[in-house]
Amino acid sequence: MNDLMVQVDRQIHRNGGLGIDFPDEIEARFERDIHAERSHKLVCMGAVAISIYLLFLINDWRFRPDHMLEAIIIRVGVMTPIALFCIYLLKRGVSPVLREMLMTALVCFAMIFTALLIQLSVSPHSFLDLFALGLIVLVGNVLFQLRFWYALCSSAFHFCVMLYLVTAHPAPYESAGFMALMVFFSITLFSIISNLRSEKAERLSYLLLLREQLRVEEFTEKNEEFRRLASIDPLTEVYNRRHFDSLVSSLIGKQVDRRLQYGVAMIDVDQFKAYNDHYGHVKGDVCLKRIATAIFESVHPDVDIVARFGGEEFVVLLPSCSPQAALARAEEIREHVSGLALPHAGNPQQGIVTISVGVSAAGSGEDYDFENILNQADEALYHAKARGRDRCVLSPRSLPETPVTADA
Ligand SMILES: Nc1nc2c(ncn2[C@@H]2O[C@H](COP(=O)(O)OP(=O)(O)OP(=O)(O)O)[C@@H](O)[C@H]2O)c(=O)[nH]1
Repeated sequence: MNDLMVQVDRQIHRNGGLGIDFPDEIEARFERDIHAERSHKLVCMGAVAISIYLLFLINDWRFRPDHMLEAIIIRVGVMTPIALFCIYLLKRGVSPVLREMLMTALVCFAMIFTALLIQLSVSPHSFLDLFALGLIVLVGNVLFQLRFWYALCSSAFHFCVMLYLVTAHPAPYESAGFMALMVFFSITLFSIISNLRSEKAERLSYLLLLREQLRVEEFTEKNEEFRRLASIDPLTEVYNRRHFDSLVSSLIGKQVDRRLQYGVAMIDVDQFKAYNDHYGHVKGDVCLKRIATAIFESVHPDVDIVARFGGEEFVVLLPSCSPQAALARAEEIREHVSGLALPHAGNPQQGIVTISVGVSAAGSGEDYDFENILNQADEALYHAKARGRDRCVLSPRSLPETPVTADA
């Protein structure tokens, strides 16, 4: 289990605290993952809130006819542009902190300007609007779902404004101010509790989702590793024969240009039994590893396919290779292995480890049969051995006219 997974698990099972603070790494990931969607939601909710705020012009007309012009100026001329500017910034993209600050500022402005309207009015009905101020708190805490600390701070601010209005504005009935304050306080408290619960729920569901994602990632990585291990030969770390067969069949199956030719080089280490007998199996393994590396270094790894065919035999598939080009490439491989100059006391002729290579090539067009090409390469390998080893031989059936040999 990686570090992040441990942290996520710990966070899911932790008790105590408000449950809305994540360790830095998870918080950064959380914000990165939810930011776009949250900004979009805030844009939509901001549009809804400002529409309702404008709708309250009807209320102003009914309850505060004495200051209708000011109401229009404040609602249409001041608050609407502020809200639209916030929405514009959110749409353009701002940091998570600025996103929350903008929306918090928006509800605080709404509170200030509404309080100003109530203050300006001398209409006796205007006092009733104090009962409606709780709506602004609901917008911030419930509709916008401001992050808890922002919601708490803006609620405290709203409460102070309310307190001021109740004391500064003459109540038309005895104790009406106290009642307005009680209602406002209850709305604030309930909405802040609801705000906290929904942020907790949002964060918990994010953690559960993240845990699933991390598990899937881990599983996919392991799966990839198993697939890789199943496709390579553990000793030489080139592909094993089974994977070579499946690569060849998918490659040839996908072949678009039927005129392309494939070269095949069958490689066999010379006198390897004698090597094992002389140096032992462990050194024999090391030698095979060095040879496999040398072969791999001699090919173009992005197109050619190298595999251990079995025992001390390797095969290289050389796509887009004419017979002559395949022979030349095989010769490069052979020279690279000889160039290692690995001592081989059981090979008295050369005194070093050498390889013999059988080469064949054919187009994938008419009567194409890969098995056939392999057999031709195998036959050519047999000829290379028969002619004294440490050489490359091109199958005579790849070039019908003459068998070609690249001797050491
Ligand atoms: N150390 C080691 N030896 C292996 C491995 N696989 C096959 N061999 C040995 O490779 C040798 C192959 O010997 P032969 O098939 O007789 O061929 P050779 O001695 O190389 O002779 P030529 O091919 O005719 O040059 C055998 O002794 C096998 O035991 C392996 O994974 N590790």
